[in-house]
Amino acid sequence: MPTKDKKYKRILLKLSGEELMGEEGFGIDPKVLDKMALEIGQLVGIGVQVGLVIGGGNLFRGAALNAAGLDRVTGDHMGMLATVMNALAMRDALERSNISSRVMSAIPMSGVVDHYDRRKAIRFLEAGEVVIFSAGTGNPFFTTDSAACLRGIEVEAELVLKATKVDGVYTADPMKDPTATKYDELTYDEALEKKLGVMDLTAICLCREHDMPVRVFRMDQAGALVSIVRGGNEGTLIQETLDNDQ
Ligand SMILES: Nc1ncnc2c1ncn2[C@@H]1O[C@H](COP(=O)(O)OP(=O)(O)O)[C@@H](O)[C@H]1O
Ligand SMILES: O=c1ccn([C@@H]2O[C@H](COP(=O)(O)OP(=O)(O)O)[C@@H](O)[C@H]2O)c(=O)[nH]1
Repeated sequence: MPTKDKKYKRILLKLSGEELMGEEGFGIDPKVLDKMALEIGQLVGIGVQVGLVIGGGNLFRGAALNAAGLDRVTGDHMGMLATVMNALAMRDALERSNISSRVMSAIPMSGVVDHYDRRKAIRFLEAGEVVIFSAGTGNPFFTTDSAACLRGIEVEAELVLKATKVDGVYTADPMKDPTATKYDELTYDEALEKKLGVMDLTAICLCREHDMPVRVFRMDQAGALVSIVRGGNEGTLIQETLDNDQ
């Protein structure tokens, strides 16, 4: 497999559940899945090992269910199960594109998907299979952003890529504040101090602790993923020190 043409050999890509909805208000749009499978396939094609975490926000979120009257832990369990459904749909799309993939779940689900096992996950990645880590961390009160950072650190990915609706981290939520400006790069401390809402703070703390860089970018720009693994600077990079400080 070619290795010279890329900066990263192993990445952890986090897709928000809402991305899978496409134009719909709920559920999964197979056209979006196929598009994502194509982008992921391009990475695999240049020899990048890809771990994937998909959110569940297109189906259920614990906090929203709680606000509607359900018990919070029950709601979080439903949210985690939603991520397994999204993972199954993504595996299906990857397989239709002839990309080998595995789904692992933090919650044992014998006969449906493999139980998460770090050593096995690394072996699958090394064999060029896309590994989809589902059911978040397996614990309530966490998010799939934290799950993505956790799995990224565990499997020794070199970068966590957070694909989202906005094209990076801004001084304020750009959906609400039109005067917000985008950062090209940011330290973990700045993201935490300024409480920049694009990623949950638990996830950023974890990355700071383990020096795991995170790049936030917009997925619907064709070719963005390949560009990033080749060293492109799409979106915003969050890391320990700013490159221009060094
Ligand atoms: N400082 C910020 N910079 C960029 N986006 C922000 C910021 N604060 C809040 N956001 C919001 O965070 C959202 C991205 O979060 P994401 O995790 O993808 O969505 P979700 O919360 O649906 O999972 C963006 O749609 C954006 O509106
Ligand atoms: O480790 C985890 C990960 C997720 N969740 C639940 O699963 C839902 C879906 O995940 P998330 O909101 O992160 O999805 P996204 O916003 O990325 O689509 C969350 O709201 C939580 O209720 C959880 O309880 N523990």
